[in-house]
Parts: sequence; structure tokens; C-alpha cells
Amino acid sequence: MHNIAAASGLVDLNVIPTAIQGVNIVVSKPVVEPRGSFIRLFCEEELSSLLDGRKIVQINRSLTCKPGAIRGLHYQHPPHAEMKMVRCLKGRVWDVAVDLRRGSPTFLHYHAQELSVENNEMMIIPEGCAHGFQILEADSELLYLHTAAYAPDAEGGLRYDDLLLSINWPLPVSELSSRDQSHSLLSEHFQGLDT
Ligand SMILES: Cc1cn([C@H]2C[C@H](O)[C@@H](COP(=O)(O)OP(=O)(O)O[C@H]3O[C@@H](C)C(=O)[C@@H](O)[C@H]3O)O2)c(=O)[nH]c1=O
Repeated sequence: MHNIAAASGLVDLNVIPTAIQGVNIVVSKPVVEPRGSFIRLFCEEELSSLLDGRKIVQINRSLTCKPGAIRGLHYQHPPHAEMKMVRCLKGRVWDVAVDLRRGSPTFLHYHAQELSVENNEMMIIPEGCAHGFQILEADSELLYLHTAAYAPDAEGGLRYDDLLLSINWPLPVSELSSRDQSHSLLSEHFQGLDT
């Protein structure tokens, strides 16, 4: 773990790299005080080396009701490719990032872990990686920070149960949108995305 906190920061953000280059976990540490607590969720200055000039242009929040429900796996094709930062605001989710980048040493590998209000961890998913999650508790909510606008025509999707990925989901799947049911399976000839 390396600390890239700005000297001026009241509370800092610690960045933990994963085995997939560009997929990073940012851990926020709340300040607990008599009135309650305070926590920094994002800081452009502290995360500047990861942002590398990107700007947050969209912030979204989703609520998913049924434990076991999966959303994803989604990404946007260039020129709408985006970095996403994902954090759980309520409940617990199993969050997954899949490396689809052509030539990446971890091509088709994935990183998965729990995000929760308690662990205060945020996953950074770079361009060329798909993202999806399964909720582990009823009524779980996610907050997304995006570096590109929503571009539904540029969206790509993967099946959560694609055998070429063999993602281990903690719960039986209880719900999946019709769109997520209709993604094509990856071809064994898939060479990856250009980023
Ligand atoms: C993602 C998105 C959806 N919408 C609308 C479209 C639709 O009416 C409704 C639900 O859209 P979706 O079915 O695409 O929502 P959802 O399946 O939750 O899509 C999300 O999945 C996770 C895994 C991600 O990583 C996100 O970036 C996003 O792709 O919200 C927006 O207006 N803006 C957005 O940015």
C-alpha cells in the first residue's frame, strides 16, 4: 500500500494496487468525532497520478433491491471509453473488474472483492476493463464517478457466466436485466479491446 495523500489533506486516501494494472482500490479513513463522522470520498489532487488528466464528468447512484442480483458486466468502447470509480453507499456488494485490453498481461483476468459501507473501499476501473457487481445485502447502493459521458450506443457487455472468465459469484443469481441476459459470450478468438 502506498500513501499518496496531499500534505494539505485532513483525511487521506490510500491506494492499493491489484494484480490488474490500473485497477486500484482506494481506501478512505473516516474521522470519527462526537457529532458522527467525516469521510473524504474523492480528491482530485490526491488521486492525480491515477487520474492522469482525466476529469470526473458524471456521478451516478444505483439502488439494487434483491440479494443475489447482478448488474453487468459493462464497458464503453472508444472514443467513449471511461475510467469508473465505484463505491458502496449502503449494504454490501461483490464488485468485479475484468481486463479486456488487447496485449495486457492480465487479459481476461478479473479482480473481485467486497465493497461495503464498513470497509470504505472504492474500486477504480480503467478504460478497457468491464465492470459488474452482485449485491450481497438487500437494498445495496453504489455510487459511480465517471470520466466520460453515458454513451449507450457505445456500450459493450459480457455475460456474468462466461466460461472464458469463470467469475466466482458468491450468491446464486436472483435477478439480471434482459439486456444483461442478452450479451454475447466471448469468442475464443477475441483478441481484446484497443484502448
Ligand atoms: C448507466 C446509465 C443508465 N441510465 C439509464 C438507462 C436506463 O433507463 C436505466 C438503467 O440503465 P442500465 O440498465 O444500463 O443500468 P445498469 O445495468 O445499472 O448499468 C450500470 O451497470 C454497472 C455494472 C456499471 O458499471 C455502470 O456503469 C452501468 O453500466 O438508467 C442513464 O440515464 N445514465 C447512465 O449513465
